[in-house]
Amino acid sequence: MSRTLIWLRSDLRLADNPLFHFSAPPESLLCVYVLDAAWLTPVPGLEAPRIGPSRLQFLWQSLIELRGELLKRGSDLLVRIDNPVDAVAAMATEHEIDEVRVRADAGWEERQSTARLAERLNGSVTLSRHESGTLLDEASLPMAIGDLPGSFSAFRRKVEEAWSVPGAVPAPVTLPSWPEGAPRGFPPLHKVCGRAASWSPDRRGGFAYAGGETPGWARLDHYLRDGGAVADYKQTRNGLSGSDFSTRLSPWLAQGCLSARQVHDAVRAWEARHGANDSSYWVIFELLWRDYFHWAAWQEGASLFGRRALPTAADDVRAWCEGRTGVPFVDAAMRELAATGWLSNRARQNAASFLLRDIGGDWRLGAAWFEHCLIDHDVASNWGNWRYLAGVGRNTRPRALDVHDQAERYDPEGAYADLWQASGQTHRPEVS
Ligand SMILES: Cc1cc2nc3c(=O)[nH]c(=O)nc-3n(C[C@H](O)[C@H](O)[C@H](O)COP(=O)(O)OP(=O)(O)OC[C@H]3O[C@@H](n4cnc5c(N)ncnc54)[C@H](O)[C@@H]3O)c2cc1C
Repeated sequence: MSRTLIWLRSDLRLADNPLFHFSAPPESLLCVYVLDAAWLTPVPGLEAPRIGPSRLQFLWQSLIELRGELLKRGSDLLVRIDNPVDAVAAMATEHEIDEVRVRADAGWEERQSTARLAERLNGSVTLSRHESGTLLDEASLPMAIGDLPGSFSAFRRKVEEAWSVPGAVPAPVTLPSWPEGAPRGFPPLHKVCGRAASWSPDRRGGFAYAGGETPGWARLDHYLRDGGAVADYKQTRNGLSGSDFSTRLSPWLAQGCLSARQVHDAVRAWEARHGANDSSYWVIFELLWRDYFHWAAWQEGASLFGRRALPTAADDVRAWCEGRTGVPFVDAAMRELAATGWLSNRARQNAASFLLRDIGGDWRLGAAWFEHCLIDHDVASNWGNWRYLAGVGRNTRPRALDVHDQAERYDPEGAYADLWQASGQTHRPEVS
């Protein structure tokens, strides 16, 4: 009897997920997600766990929704909190698995885990890695990963010259049955983390995320409906507050509830109905940034995280984390981040720039704090954007912005800074 185990990571969807597509289906299928127990313990230097309450709640919602979809198709889901390699290796042995399927993740730690699992399985079980989630896969990249251009523009030009993004694949209608006697289900969130179970975003953020494929599709449909917010994306995307100035798809893309190809197909379908414009092109352009950081993470390996252990956050870095720098535009961003788990791209760039340029803080502390807070944390996008702004690694030109100029340009009336004032005082952006 053939038995397959699917080890899910940041690919929590059934549609356009090659892990669920079989040329010859196995007789039974075990679908497993293992939350790394280490993510729940405080990171030395920062004293905050890698996964904060907003993302943990979104993750649990995504897993609950995925389990429902698996059950409808005759399968199920098992969620554990453990060391992922130990847990998957033990389940493979216990349930006499022939094949383990896993996504070919770009993150160095995920790649190391996959390699450690291969050692543990020791050839007795087939371990297959499947690419998914990005627009392009390695075979359709117009260059070898080792030759990835140092600049995004050069990458984009080459990709656009040889444009070939495959279409998304529909979800399977039915799946092989659950192995007899295998455990199923998962612990309730309040037993894992009380703060995550009771988390609710500050209403000033103007948006509430819910994990899972269905809410992800609802958001995409909303953004593309009729004329749709997408029609003006290029003009609005530098916004700071509100629900529709950008797609807000990042959490679903980061957990893999949606794939970039699904978004690409939907935008192309919108263009076929309404006509392509600069804005619809720009959404695809941003997805290409995501792909670029994904491939850069492949190339950078362990150096994505820098070379040394994190230093301890000094008082000025802690003040930055807590939105107490005294610069209203920056403090607003840091408070919004902590209170909602999400931040516009413009606010992320400014918050990061202040740490780098004004405080002279270590970029890795900033990236680690974002990793803790962000509902949409994606290892390649977060650590890659931080490296890019700090000018380390492949791009040696620091790109940190002058936040005082930025506040004048993007928050001239101080409305954003006012919105996130803890005390309700009114502040105008500071001019240096
Ligand atoms: C310091 C810093 C850290 C960041 N950390 C993350 C992260 O952990 N996860 C994450 O998804 N994005 C990250 N970004 C990129 C970007 O800020 C967010 O993707 C974006 O703000 C999410 O909002 P949206 O979905 O409305 O994006 P939109 O503007 O609507 O863009 C559509 C999609 O394109 C992708 N995208 C857009 N800009 C970027 C970019 N600069 N880099 C990579 N992908 C991009 C995202 O998947 C996004 O959902 C970071 C940016 C900075 C400056």
